[in-house]
Amino acid sequence: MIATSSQQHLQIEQLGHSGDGLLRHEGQVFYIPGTLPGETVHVRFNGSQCDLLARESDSSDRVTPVCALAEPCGGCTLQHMALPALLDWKMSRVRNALQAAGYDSLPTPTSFQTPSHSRQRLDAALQRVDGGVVLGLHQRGGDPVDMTECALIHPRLMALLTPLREVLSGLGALTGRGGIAINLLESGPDITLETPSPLSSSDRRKLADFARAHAIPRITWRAAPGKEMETVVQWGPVFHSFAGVKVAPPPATFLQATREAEQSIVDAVLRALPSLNRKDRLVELYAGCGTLTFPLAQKGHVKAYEGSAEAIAALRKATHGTRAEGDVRDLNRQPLLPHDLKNARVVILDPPYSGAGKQLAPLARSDVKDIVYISCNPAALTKDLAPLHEAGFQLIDWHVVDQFLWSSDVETVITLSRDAKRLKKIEKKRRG
Ligand SMILES: C[S@@+](CC[C@H](N)C(=O)[O-])C[C@H]1O[C@@H](n2cnc3c(N)ncnc32)[C@H](O)[C@@H]1O
Repeated sequence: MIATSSQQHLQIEQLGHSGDGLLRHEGQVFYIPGTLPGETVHVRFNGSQCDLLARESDSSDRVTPVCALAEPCGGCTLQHMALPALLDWKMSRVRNALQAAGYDSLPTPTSFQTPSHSRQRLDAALQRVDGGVVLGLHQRGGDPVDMTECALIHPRLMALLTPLREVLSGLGALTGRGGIAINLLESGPDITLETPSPLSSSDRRKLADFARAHAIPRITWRAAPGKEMETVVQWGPVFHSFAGVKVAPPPATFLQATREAEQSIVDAVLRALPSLNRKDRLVELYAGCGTLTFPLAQKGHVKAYEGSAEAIAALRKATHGTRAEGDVRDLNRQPLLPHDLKNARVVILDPPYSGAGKQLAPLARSDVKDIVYISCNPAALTKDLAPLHEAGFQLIDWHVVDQFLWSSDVETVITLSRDAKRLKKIEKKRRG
């Protein structure tokens, strides 16, 4: 324990995993939000706490945040960092994760950073307050901050926020805290609303009028995430295309954060495939409603597995005339076993934040030679790739996608192979 109320002038060594500046003092590690590596800070230690009194120097990577809400709003923790430096840091996070899994010598990665004002998914909190409704993201450990401006979300979503607050403040069902998820689909914004009380018939009428007035084809209600969905209004078709295939996504379904990043991920996944014959079988795990499935189906026969019955129903409905099929399967409870993967030419997996869990061991034990792994969490990446490294998979390529701009999150597409012929060819090409 550090002496009560001691004050020090110290240097930030690096960024921690969540993007806060890290400093060490008397053998302990402390995190100081809003600071960057190399900056000198004047801090006060109070037991296990370390408070920033002043920043005494600025890193050359420091920039003025583009949004006035950058500090209070919990959406962007790194707007004070220049975008090229932010991308470099994210790449170093992935590099460390790969090295921790055993991949010491790595090829040079490729990367993509999404533009601002492009987020196609918004998950926000609602809070009834005197005279209206706050709609925004939670500040760290606190109340939601009203999203009166935002440099992340798509202008079509931004334009909706003021009229949304107006209609929401007239809803009797929004008595305290609630939530809202908006997916910007090709057919228009798709809204899922959560309120503490069920909607009255007057609430429904107001939402129906709002939907028509703002070209919103569907509004859905649920009591809380994971609870049953109820369509409040649907006056037009709901659709979104993946590789030209029209899918009708279920409410609040998973979408990649931005359309531009989605394309970069798709391109990297297609580049990562080994050479295929038309008859080759591709097994896709954690398929959602088909973001990767339909582009992959242009390369081979895709068998897509996904835990959400609603997502797979949407995917299946759209498969007509494509080489894709879908199955509902909880891959943690009932992972695909080595014999299920016998004829898979390549496995493509895009697991949730926690990683591939129980699916990993049977995949490593199978005869599969080529894997494309899409990760949104460097810690899970290390955990999942370590057994694949041990099972003889070499890392051919990695592509880093910064689709959650100004946050610490990072997406990666990893190409792995233990196909001796393919590896030999790649080695030959590299040597020139
Ligand atoms: C990162 S998303 C990827 C979805 C899709 N590949 C895409 O790009 O849109 C992860 C997906 O895994 C699914 N999922 C989560 N846990 C699962 C499990 N135990 N078994 C099968 N699917 C699961 C989620 O429903 C979600 O669709």
